Amino acid sequence: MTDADAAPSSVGVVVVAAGSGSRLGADVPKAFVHLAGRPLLAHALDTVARMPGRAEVVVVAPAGLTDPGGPLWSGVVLPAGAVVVPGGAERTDSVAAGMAALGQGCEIVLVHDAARCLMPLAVFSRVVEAVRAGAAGAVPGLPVVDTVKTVDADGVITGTPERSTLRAVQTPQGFRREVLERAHASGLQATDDAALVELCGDDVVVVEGDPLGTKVTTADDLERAQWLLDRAATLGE
Ligand SMILES: Nc1ccn([C@@H]2O[C@H](COP(=O)(O)OP(=O)(O)OP(=O)(O)O)[C@@H](O)[C@H]2O)c(=O)n1
Ligand SMILES: C[C@](O)(CO)[C@H](O)COP(=O)(O)O
Repeated sequence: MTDADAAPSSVGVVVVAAGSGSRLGADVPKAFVHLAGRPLLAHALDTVARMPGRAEVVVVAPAGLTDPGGPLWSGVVLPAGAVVVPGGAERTDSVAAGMAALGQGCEIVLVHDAARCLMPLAVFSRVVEAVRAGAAGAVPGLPVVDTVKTVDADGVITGTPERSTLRAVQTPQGFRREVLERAHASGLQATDDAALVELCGDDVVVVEGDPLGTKVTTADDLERAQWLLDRAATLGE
């Protein structure tokens, strides 16, 4: 029997929702901006609640907005047993706060952006399966369609990475718990958790992502998310 055949390890999900959303520029923190009449966070949690075998959920909210009975939370259905904790100044701080609130029974940790509110359940499953199969970490990713350049401080191009080696990565990002804890103990900051794990020398694999998991960052993204939701409803997805 291999490790992957053993009893499924329990999964904890940290949903980070503590960002201000400065690039969106709404009058409430981004996770509480409405899409189809409900906060982005509500859509993200709907999917998390449908995960088979899920053990625990921690929602990381802006400090001062951690009361699920508060007015901005209207429309959010917390998965059974979920807890809400305050986030930090940077995304990395918010992930660390969420991870600290997970019970010791969680052997696999998924970190998901509330801002990727339409990410399909199948992608969550793919990430969990890759970690259960032995990966230290697994992240969803999509091939890059543009040619990408690196530039110096003056905007002069310094290189053109081979496009076939590039992936645009999304969330949920999943890790063996000890791997993610070690990465965060480094005290480094990064725009995603995989980067911290990579810096610690652990291998992270990329599994197939989904265009529906696009991140709501700007007002245009919010319009695109509405369009994607409408199209999914039309197609009966
Ligand atoms: N201090 C922070 C910063 C970000 N996030 C979360 O991390 C995810 C991805 O971050 P991003 O899209 O950059 O959100 P914001 O930081 O809110 O956006 P901006 O950079 O435009 O202010 C979001 O779900 C956001 O709520 C968080 O929990 N805590
Ligand atoms: C974690 C992430 O969504 C993966 O693509 C992304 O790195 C978040 O970046 P942001 O600058 O905090 O939006």
